[in-house]
Amino acid sequence: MTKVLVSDPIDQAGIDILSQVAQVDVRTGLPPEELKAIIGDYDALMIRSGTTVTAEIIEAADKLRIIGRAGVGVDNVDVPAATKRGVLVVNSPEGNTIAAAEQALALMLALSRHVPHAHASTMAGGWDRKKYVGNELYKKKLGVVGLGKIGSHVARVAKAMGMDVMAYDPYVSAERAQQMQVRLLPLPALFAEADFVSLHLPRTPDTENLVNAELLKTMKSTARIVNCARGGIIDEAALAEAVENGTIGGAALDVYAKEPLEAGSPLRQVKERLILTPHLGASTEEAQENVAIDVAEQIRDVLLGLPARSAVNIPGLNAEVMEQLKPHLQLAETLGQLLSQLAGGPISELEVRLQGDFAAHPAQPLVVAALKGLLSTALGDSINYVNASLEAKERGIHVLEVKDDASRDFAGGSLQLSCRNSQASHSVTGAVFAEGELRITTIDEFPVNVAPSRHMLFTRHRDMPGIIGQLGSLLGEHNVNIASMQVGRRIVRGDAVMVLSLDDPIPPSLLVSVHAINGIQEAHPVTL
Ligand SMILES: NC(=O)C1=CN([C@@H]2O[C@H](COP(=O)(O)OP(=O)(O)OC[C@H]3O[C@@H](n4cnc5c(N)ncnc54)[C@H](O)[C@@H]3O)[C@@H](O)[C@H]2O)C=CC1
Ligand SMILES: O=C(O)CCC(=O)C(=O)O
Repeated sequence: MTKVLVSDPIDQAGIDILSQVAQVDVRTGLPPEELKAIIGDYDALMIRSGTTVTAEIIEAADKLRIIGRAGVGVDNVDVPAATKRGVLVVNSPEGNTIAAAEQALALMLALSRHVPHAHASTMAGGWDRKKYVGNELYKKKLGVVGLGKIGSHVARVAKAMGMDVMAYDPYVSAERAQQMQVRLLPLPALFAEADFVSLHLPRTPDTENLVNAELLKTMKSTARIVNCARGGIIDEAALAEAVENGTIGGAALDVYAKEPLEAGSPLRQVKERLILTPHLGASTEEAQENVAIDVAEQIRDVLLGLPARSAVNIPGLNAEVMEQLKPHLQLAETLGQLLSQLAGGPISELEVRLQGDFAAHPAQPLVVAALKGLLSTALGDSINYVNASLEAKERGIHVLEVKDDASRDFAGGSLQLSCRNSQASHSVTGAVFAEGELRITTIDEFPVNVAPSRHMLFTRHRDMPGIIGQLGSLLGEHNVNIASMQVGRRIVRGDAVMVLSLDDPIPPSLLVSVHAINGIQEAHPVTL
């Protein structure tokens, strides 16, 4: 029975989808040691930001195929450890965009009009209209840091409210900023000019403590800063001090370096001009339904053997690409399997050559598929699209990808894999014919035309009378049935290859006899 563990509160719509294909256990608030103890029973894990999936938990997850993060940030998942173990990580990149953007806008408005403090004062019996005079957003300068999905929505709404919007995002082009009518500025200039700064970038080693005491000092004393992105991007102690001392006008935070926010955090000591919310950016009914459906559908699909649309650890291999390239990926994988069995040992270099019309396809998914096939001979089922590149790197396989669109061998082009190791080099070429049929078209540069089959035998031999007959008789004597046979040669009575498709595998003892046939130089049984 396929089993899914849901370890954070998830909208019922997601649970209903998962229940179509699996037994779903909802167990929220599990301590890490308990999660580690039970994770071995599960094929899939669905989380929000409450569960931290460490390398230790992934190590204990013997059956786990997929981790689904119902949200954007996957910083609570050890993605490299999941990749190494071949566990797919998926998220919902867009399901909570609007919710998070609206939270940032709500906090900007609440800050500039002192909403929480005025409310608390009124509830406590006060009527203080003078103390809580605020500011308008209209005509103020907003600096958006991170002009991605959420930052762009904040920018759009802010413009509609009459704000002058600037942005800092080193990965956004001038054309895109121009389209959005946003001025791109360097970070120091943005902080110096802004009346409001709103952060919408990921937490990475580069962005940790990006907003530190030094940068805060460059802000106007009336400026306010909002962080609905990730904790750790702002130095919390420095921010508490800057708000307390009046270095800046105020701050609002939804996210913290350590969550839940520690009882002793200096932020909890600041009494005025600071608003804290407990990571509520994605907490709208709409967003929770969106992300739950988005991620549950992906988990369901992966458990049914279908591709996921938002995989975090196999970039470039989304569902659309997988579907379009299905036979081409299958060809790359088959050629990889074939090549590793021809090489018969460790490979130090793999060249993936996309020829003719094949060169129009994206190379990266085909390289991953070729590596999966290549490594599956040694690693079996533990190798998949998620960990193939990493495993190849760890084994020191140097991968070269070449696009040669001038080559015109077949209508749809062809794919050639070549490998080298200390002893020899081999190459195989294949093509996808009409109706998605796969063909092996060359072996070590010898032309053939063979449909791949489960059991095959490849030989290198001298092209001389009697050799084919002897091999046929030998296999017949051992009750190995030949389904088809192909011979490829470049010159008469020179070197040649033979490809036999067999109904049965070749026993090792028979292979010794095949090698003993006069004229046979190499014989490689292949199982696909
Ligand atoms: N508070 C909450 O509940 C939520 C928080 N988030 C967080 O919001 C953040 C933004 O999410 P999205 O807009 O969906 O992501 P996104 O990937 O669409 O946008 C992120 C942007 O940050 C930019 N960026 C990366 N490094 C940068 C740097 N050093 N300086 C400036 N910009 C940089 C990228 O180029 C990109 O344009 C993420 O950290 C996400 O985890 C997302 C949803 C809810
Ligand atoms: O699941 C949540 O509520 C947190 C959402 C979030 O931070 C994200 O999607 O990155």
